[in-house]
Amino acid sequence: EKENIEAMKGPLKKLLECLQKTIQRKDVDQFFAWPVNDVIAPGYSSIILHPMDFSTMKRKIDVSEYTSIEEYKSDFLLMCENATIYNRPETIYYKAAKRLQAVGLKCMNKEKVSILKRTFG
Ligand SMILES: COc1ccc(OC)c(-c2cc(C(C)=O)n3cccnc23)c1
Repeated sequence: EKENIEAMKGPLKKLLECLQKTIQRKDVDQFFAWPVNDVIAPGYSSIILHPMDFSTMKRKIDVSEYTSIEEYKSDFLLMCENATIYNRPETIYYKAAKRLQAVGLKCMNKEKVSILKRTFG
């Protein structure tokens, strides 16, 4: 039973690594590459209680913490939503989050995911 679950995670891991590479390429300013800290964003840790960033998502992929693409997608949406909560609409961060969210959802739409699932087994 455990082996089957482990075996299942191989393909999912490859799929998520491929997805993250594609989506993260769009974050050219690397605003989402690392955790936001209170030095660059005053009060961030008291406003955003569930921070998320690409490096954290990468670590979760590497340790097979995601058991489905849906789990990965919810971390991705959390990351984008945090930026639209903390930052005001006119800021570059808010706009970058909206753009990134649109790109990510296009990559993770139903059709694409089923193709990816077939490709990665
Ligand atoms: C200006 O250069 C950087 C470099 C890294 C950043 O986050 C990892 C950010 C950054 C990223 C964010 C986000 C994503 O909310 N942010 C908010 C306020 C102030 N700075 C940021 C900016």
